[in-house]
Amino acid sequence: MTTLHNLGFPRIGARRELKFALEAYWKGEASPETLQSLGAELRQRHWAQQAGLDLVPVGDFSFYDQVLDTSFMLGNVPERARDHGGDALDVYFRVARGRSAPAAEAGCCAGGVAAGEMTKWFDTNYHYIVPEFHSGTRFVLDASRLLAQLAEARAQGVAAKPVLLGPLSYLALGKAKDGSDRLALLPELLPVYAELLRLLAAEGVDWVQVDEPVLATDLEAPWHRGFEAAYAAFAGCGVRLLLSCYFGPLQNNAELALRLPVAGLHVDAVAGRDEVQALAARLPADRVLSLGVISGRNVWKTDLTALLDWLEPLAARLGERLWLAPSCSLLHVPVDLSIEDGMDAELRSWLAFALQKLAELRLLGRALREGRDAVRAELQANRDALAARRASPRVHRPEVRAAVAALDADMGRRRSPYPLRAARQAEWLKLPAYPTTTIGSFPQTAEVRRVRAEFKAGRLEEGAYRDAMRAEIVHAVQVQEALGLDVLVHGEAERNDMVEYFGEQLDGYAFSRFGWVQSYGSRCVKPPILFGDIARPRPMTVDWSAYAQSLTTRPMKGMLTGPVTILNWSFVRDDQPRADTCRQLALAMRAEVLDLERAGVRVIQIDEAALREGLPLRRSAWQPYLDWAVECFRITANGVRDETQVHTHMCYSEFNDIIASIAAMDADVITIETSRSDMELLDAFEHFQYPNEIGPGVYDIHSPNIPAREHIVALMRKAARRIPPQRLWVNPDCGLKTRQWSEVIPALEQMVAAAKTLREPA
Ligand SMILES: Nc1nc2c(c(=O)[nH]1)N[C@@H](CNc1ccc(C(=O)N[C@@H](CCC(=O)N[C@@H](CCC(=O)N[C@@H](CCC(=O)O)C(=O)O)C(=O)O)C(=O)O)cc1)CN2
Ligand code: MET
Ligand SMILES: [Zn+2]
Repeated sequence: MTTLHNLGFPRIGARRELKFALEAYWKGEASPETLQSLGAELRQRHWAQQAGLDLVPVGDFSFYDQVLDTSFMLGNVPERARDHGGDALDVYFRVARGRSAPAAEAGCCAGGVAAGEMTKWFDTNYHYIVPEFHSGTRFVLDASRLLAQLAEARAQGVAAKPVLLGPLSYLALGKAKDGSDRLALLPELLPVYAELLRLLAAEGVDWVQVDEPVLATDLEAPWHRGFEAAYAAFAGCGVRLLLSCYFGPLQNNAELALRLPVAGLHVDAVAGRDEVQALAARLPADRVLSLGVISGRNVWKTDLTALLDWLEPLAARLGERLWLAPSCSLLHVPVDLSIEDGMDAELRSWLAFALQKLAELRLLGRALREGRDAVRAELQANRDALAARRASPRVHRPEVRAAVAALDADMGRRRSPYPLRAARQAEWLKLPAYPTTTIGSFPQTAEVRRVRAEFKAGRLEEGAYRDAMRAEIVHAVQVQEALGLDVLVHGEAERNDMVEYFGEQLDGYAFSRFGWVQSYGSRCVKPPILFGDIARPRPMTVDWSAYAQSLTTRPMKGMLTGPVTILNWSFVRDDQPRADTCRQLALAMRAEVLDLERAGVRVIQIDEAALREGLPLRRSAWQPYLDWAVECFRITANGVRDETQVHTHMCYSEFNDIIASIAAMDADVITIETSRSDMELLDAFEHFQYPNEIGPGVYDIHSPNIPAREHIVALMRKAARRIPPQRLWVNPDCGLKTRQWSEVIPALEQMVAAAKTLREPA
């Protein structure tokens, strides 16, 4: 009989209960007990919602991040966070979020505790706290959290399967701050993992899920040897290990995975469908093969009949050794479709969120155990929904397909090369050396969000909403003029999110009310759902930007999100290649760019925050992706006149490997995140002799600390040794929407003062 299980469940709560509890706790409005009991309540509810599965994950719940939890479990807590008193929860959040210095010490780190670095989890929009290592790192087991949750689950009668992040992925995801080799720590780490596994065995645990998603990435030989050593060391620990890989196929790591002495192997049978037959054929006879057949990365209903056609022979071959699960943890999809009251019934019938995906899994299980007839009606309903989706006129627009087919390379080319454009732009922009600007958003205050919530609930008229947002724009312009910034932004107050905002206005998109997905800590996104051919019925940003420009004689940047970022941060259709979907988005955004230009907005920023982030996990897939991604950006941006200045922004800044593609975008100005790396990230631009203008971020917007003018000056002088100063801009690392005005104003004062210093003759 096929075993059904789940790899992980979203913890934020269907109504974002965890988000609100965390934020109340951080503000001092809720006690630690209140937070803990909400955590217990969510775990209990989520386990109940997974009833009917043969094994249910335990240990996947986290108050902030599962990688950070692993660091605490292994006793790998940064020195700087330890000796400040407070209870365990305080120490935990201190590493997660940092602690700001008292005001008197602002500008340096004394008294404050820097937050752990955050980076994206593989190719998702989830961010984890990077484990910190140095050559002397030692590990000490603290399994208390996991054991407590295990006891909780058992008290509830849950068939618990503890979930761990495996030792190789843990090391690979971390950083050695002293430049030492983190893999050299494996001998230190293994005894601690072995001790943990023995402890779980003593608790009577049978199966343990050990996640090793790095198996979906390119691994050098030493890492392969590390895997061999680790899993050999675990062989006698008394529990059965399910080695779990997801987010992609195993490819050249398949041999390794098949060789390791574990009891079972979970693979991503959505992204890695093609290799499953070969794996099944070569799987040692005593191993379980868990197939992740329901996508944990999108929101579409699974084609259950087609899946059964494929699974039945595998089930006949593998018998009890076949397990079924979602492809990866359900952390990356929203919780419950059934609470979506605003969505039209047709569209809803095409979708499945976490709970609905688990229902699909149970259905597959029944079909395999009892035969398809036992679930005939359900399978028919599933086929009907999919057929309706395929045939729906809402999905197909011939004129959009024709426009994409008619794309030609000229559409992606500026009229003149950069030096000529730069001269034309300088003529009217009349900017000083080291021009200052910001990345786009200003604080999304509770008041701004409240007003939008009122408007969306229908309690506020459109006119009143527009006036309130215009008042925010007036405020943003006044603040920027008073600060003396050179190129202004309107502040993005009217946007709930840089991607969802566009999704709401484009045809071919649907959006949910409660479809929240955790991005980091308590911060969530509600990715819009791209289901059909994309068209732009009307301008989306022109009124706001034109209004903002009318308030000032200084240049105002129009602010758009680029097609690649819109694609990467949406749930997108699975019935055509991503590149084709991206080209449709590019055409829609190009029309917006040209409308902005016609409305007199002559500096236009097109954010591509997720272009670098969206790189495929395997290097061999990079170039094809970069080729169409750059093509799409160029289609969007490059139809403008020479005089119009195009900016782009990217927050992830390791550009060494992809600098040629970045240059090929041909934006006049690119702003990037560099402050935390001390400008070292500019090396790529220097060595490549990047030809256009660059704004290297001069302060970290994730920290509440106010940067000191001298520090900014020093950073920019460093930058000027790498990039000709006449091509440098001065700006923060990223947008300021998560900060408060009381932090933004003094920080920008320092930045503008620094630019003035830089302009003085040396
Ligand atoms: N899509 C996306 N991905 C990204 C980023 C990004 O900006 N967008 N930035 C990077 C870091 N990730 C981030 C992700 C989320 C947030 C963030 O600030 N999220 C907000 C929600 C933003 C939002 O959609 N707000 C809506 C809805 C706000 C809301 O919760 N409203 C309440 C009611 C209003 C109230 O009284 O507060 C409700 O609906 O219940 C709005 O402003 O309209 C949050 O979790 O708090 C920031 C960074 C990488 N990935
Ligand atoms: N223009 C956007 C902002 O300032 C860019 C953000 S990149 C995540 O918020
Ligand atoms: Zn950014």
